[in-house]
Amino acid sequence: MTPRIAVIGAGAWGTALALQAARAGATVSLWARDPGALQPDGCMRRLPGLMLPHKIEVTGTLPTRADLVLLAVPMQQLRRIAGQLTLEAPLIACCKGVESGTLCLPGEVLADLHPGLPRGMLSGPNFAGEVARALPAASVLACSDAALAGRLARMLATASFRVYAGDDPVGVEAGGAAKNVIAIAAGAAMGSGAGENARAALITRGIAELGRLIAALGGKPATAAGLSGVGDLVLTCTGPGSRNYSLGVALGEGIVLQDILAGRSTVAEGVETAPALAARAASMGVSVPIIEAVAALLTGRIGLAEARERLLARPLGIE
Ligand SMILES: NC(=O)c1ccc[n+]([C@@H]2O[C@H](COP(=O)([O-])OP(=O)(O)OC[C@H]3O[C@@H](n4cnc5c(N)ncnc54)[C@H](O)[C@@H]3O)[C@@H](O)[C@H]2O)c1
Ligand SMILES: O=P(O)(O)OC[C@H](O)CO
Repeated sequence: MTPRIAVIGAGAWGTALALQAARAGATVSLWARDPGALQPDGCMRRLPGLMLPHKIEVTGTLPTRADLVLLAVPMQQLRRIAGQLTLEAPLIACCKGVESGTLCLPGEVLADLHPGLPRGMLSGPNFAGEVARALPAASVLACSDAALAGRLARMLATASFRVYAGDDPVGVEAGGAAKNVIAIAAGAAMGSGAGENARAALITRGIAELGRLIAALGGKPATAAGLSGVGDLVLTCTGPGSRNYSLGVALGEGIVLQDILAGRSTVAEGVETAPALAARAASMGVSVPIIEAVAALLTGRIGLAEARERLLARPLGIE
């Protein structure tokens, strides 16, 4: 039977996932908060130039039936929007971040709201525009039930979009959150002229921070080496198309955060996630100096020079 996939959130990623799900043969609905998201030319506002096939239903009504729900809303909106769902289906978070205030990862938000429903996370090195255009890409869909992850991954996969199944959702969620923060650091290094060596060091030590976070959260540290860890860190810390990296570059060039944000309508998850992830790490006694430095920089507690100084002055350890 043809699976029904409901995508919640019609930003760039929700739109790309709807296109991908349709390509994989599913019946697809795409929930948009704003009816103007579907433009008169048949393209979605966040992915101009890509016509949505008619078989994707764009709707302002949340789904009541589906075989799989993909939640592609901004992290800080996940609780409010997922809380309105009444259907019974596996809920897969596709947003990358940590909730401010509660310090919850996406799966923890979903567990609070819908404790009886299967849940998981889809994440990987995936720029929406490339996935939407069916350029080759890979991602991981992780659930604590590996067999379920495999079934859901097959619903979404095509020859151009390889969806691996994973059994470490918390490790995948931590990777999605951390890479956005490390990408801001990498961008700031490049924007301030610190150079390629500095960026490579930040990526590598960022992976070390992610491994410690995953272990403390009860996940599998090896997940840090996978698509949702190294894969997404490399993409986001080097791809000029990354919102988080480019925000870091602008900070490195001396532009004030408020001015950067005022010129954007898209979400850079690292901005709100950095302080939340730093606080979550502190609550578990995990050392995450790069994430802490980015949080302190974004919240105005230190400037760029002090952030750099702090990281370079740390005691030399054993790798
Ligand atoms: N864009 C990508 O390449 C990409 C890839 C993988 C994962 N993601 C993740 O997907 C999530 C969504 O990002 P995106 O790029 O699709 O977003 P986007 O920047 O394209 O658009 C933001 C979306 O958020 C919605 N929105 C804004 N304020 C809202 C509110 N108050 N309530 C409800 N909805 C609101 C907007 O309507 C829009 O649909 C993020 O967590 C992001 O990290 C994005
Ligand atoms: O543009 P960014 O920084 O939000 O990154 C988009 C995706 O998460 C890359 O995998």
